[in-house]
Amino acid sequence: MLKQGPVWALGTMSGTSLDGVDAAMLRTDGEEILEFGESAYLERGEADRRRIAAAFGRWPGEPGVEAVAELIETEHARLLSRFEGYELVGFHGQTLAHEPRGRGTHQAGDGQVLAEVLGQPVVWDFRSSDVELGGEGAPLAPFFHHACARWIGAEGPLAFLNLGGVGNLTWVDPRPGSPLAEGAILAFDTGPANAPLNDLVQARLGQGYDAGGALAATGVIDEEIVARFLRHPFFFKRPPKSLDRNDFPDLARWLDGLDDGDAAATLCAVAAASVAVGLEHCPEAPGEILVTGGGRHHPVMMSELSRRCGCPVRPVEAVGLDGDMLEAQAFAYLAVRVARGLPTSCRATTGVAAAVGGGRISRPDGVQLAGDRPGLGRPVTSGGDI
Ligand SMILES: Nc1ncnc2c1ncn2[C@@H]1O[C@H](COP(=O)(O)OP(=O)(O)OP(=O)(O)O)[C@@H](O)[C@H]1O
Ligand SMILES: CC(=O)N[C@H]1[C@@H]2OC[C@@H](O2)[C@@H](O)[C@@H]1O[C@H](C)C(=O)O
Repeated sequence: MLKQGPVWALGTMSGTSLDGVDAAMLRTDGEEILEFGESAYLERGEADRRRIAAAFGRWPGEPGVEAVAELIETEHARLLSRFEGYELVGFHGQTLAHEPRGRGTHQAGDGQVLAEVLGQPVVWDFRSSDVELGGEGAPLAPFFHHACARWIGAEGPLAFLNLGGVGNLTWVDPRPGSPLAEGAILAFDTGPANAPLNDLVQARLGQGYDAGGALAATGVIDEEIVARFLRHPFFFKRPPKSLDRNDFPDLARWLDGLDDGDAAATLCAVAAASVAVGLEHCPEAPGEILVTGGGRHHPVMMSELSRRCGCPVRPVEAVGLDGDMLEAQAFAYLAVRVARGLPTSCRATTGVAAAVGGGRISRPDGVQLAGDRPGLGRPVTSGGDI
């Protein structure tokens, strides 16, 4: 059993932009944030990024997937071995495919393997049960964002915007008497963020991303393309809604006629405009948007957000949070919630029919099946029984 009261949990995230793995410690009782702890980052080499990217869209059992899962487990084992003093791990894994209305959701990496390597219980596969119950399976950080809003002492509604490969926004109302449920929280993926920009600079310049916004800063936005993009049915859909990394395959083609700078600037505007139209879904205008994820380092994306959103836009560092680690911290928080049997999503965050706690829990003493990888396919314990 996980002991009562606050515990230190270690959360991880390996995001869609494939740059590397984040890990961060958090002390929480599953409700409040008590303390932020150490964090670390493992940068991924180019060859490994390509191996993972080649498996995007694939499902367990399909070619290359097993090798990617092993790579993810190895990276996480290396990174997490540097930490001590935690009692539980929240392991997100690497999303390879996400079709909540179709085949489900697939995060590569087996939590049982990590539990055995680290000698601590591991909560993982956070998204599947939400999808099985009719939810989008994403985003899952919103309950943590609500806790962050309480932690910073926010007095009115505000939004957290994560600009990773894909953008996702959480609107929260942390005022006392505003319970963590519909009316106090709304979350949805906003649209593409860094992923198409990374793909563009990779294809045209052979670089991983537009560092410091240097390329986009030289360009002029093609507003016609932005307006055309916003006619995509996704933007007319009311939340909840989630996206896969490559859900807008036509966008890259539309940029063919633009020079490199103009194409990059246009993609920043596309990301920002997607957020601005998304704000229309919020129950009340947020007092400000706090930005997390790598996109907050991109000056053009940030200035386009400020220009289009009609409220202050600041990186989360402005309120004392760590934008590089917020997602890893979120999975530490969610792991404790899963272990305590608390929900990790609700109708207003993923559209799931009822508040549910996703996630499987693997213990270090888990039964091992015969086979070349331990833990595969074995039964795992669920909520509260560690
Ligand atoms: N200094 C910078 N200048 C410009 N862009 C940057 C900078 N640092 C990071 N980025 C962008 O942020 C991306 C990484 O963002 P982040 O780590 O939030 O993504 P992720 O967690 O992998 O994605 P997701 O949240 O979608 O799973 C990089 O690929 C790059 O596009
Ligand atoms: C399926 C999946 O892995 N989705 C990620 C991805 O990256 C950003 C966005 O798309 C968000 O929906 C989610 O991650 C964050 C951490 C979440 O679940 O809140």
